[in-house]
Amino acid sequence: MFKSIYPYTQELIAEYKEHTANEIETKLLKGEKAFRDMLNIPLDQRRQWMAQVAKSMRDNVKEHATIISQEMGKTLQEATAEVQKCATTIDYYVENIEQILQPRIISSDASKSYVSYEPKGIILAIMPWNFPYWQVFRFAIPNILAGNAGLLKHASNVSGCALAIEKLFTESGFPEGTFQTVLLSSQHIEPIIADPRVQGVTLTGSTPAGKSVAALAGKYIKKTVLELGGSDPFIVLKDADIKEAAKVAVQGRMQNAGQSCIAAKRWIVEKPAVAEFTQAVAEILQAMKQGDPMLESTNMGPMARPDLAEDLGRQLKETISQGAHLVLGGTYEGCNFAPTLLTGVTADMTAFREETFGPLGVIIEAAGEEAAIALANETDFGLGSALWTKDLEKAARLARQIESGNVFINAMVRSDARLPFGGVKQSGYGRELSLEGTHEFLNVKTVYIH
Ligand SMILES: O=CCCC(=O)O
Repeated sequence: MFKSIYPYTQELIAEYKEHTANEIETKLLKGEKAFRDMLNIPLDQRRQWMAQVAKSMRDNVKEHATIISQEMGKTLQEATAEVQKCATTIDYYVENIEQILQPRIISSDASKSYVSYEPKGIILAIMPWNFPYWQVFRFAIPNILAGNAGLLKHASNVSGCALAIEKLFTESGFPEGTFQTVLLSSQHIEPIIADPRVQGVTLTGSTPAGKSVAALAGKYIKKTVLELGGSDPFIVLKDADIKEAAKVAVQGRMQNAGQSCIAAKRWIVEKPAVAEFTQAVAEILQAMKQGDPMLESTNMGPMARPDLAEDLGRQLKETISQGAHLVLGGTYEGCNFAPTLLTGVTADMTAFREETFGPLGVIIEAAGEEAAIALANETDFGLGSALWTKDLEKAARLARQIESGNVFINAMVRSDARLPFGGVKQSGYGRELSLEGTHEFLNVKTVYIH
């Protein structure tokens, strides 16, 4: 049984049965049929159905946001914003999909040659609990519009979200099987990856999960896109607007109770700016209210599971014992972890070396801008990064030196339907969103006419 537990109180809210092998076979049959049927359905029709998904989400935003908050603990306000972001992303793709799928004419020695972008079949999406709607929709919207079918294996603590998303697609007019949820634990995933009807696997999750899924997908020659962990640097140079940087650093770190792959996990601050930055972030953190995600007065909810809070507690304890200074917070009970600030963190400490997935802000002092970039790159991860300076020429030069899939200058890292999203190094490969993300699971077919 999969259990949905309200993280704030640890109350059991629902239980779901794992699907049987027969039920999974039925889903694969339906998915394959939906894919074949969709080949004959005009793009305009798919756009209309997708627009209906957005309408239905907007009409019932409170209901969807409540399921999210109840299952993984983010505030109702954050959950509402997540549902709205999914709907806005649908608007973007409904408007732009035709252009994204446009065949690309290439001159060669043929009388005509071009590349056409064609769907391949069922794409398996293995998704995490931290943005239980957004992570699914950013895969599902472009793929389904392009003609693939989606099969979702969601994290086991957000089964209610997974089923609500399936219902949205079914009720919006798409052929049955276009988007389905399979309730299954990870150890039973191999037969689905092996199935010839499944043509690709996208995974958002931890680096170990990415390694094991990519190994299986490799065994069966299935394309993968991996969006894995991150330990994003948030670099503040001495000429930055320090107050603004501090405000955005806290937002980037503490959103979603710090449980985001692109959270600002390492605040790397040039020495002359450290004191002002520390004071500014401490003041903001002090004013934060961690608590019941359903209350409007709460601006940070609990973490999603007690074991995650325990693990963050272990990282915090180790980092303090290695010499870092606890400025505020540091306490937790169950899933409720206080916003916490550490200073004096160095590159050999746990909170620098490991990804910290919770509300922990750490300040790392850099002797100068070159040292700051070296510290930023001293990680196995390479997902996002932020760089704060008023000198935009310097920013452009330094951005090229940062080893990450994206660099945000004087802004917080965030995903946006218009921009490709993904990482390098142990943060994975492939891209989501935008044109690049849409083409990942399509057959990039060369057509040559003599
Ligand atoms: O957890 C990573 C995804 C966060 C986002 O896309 O905004």
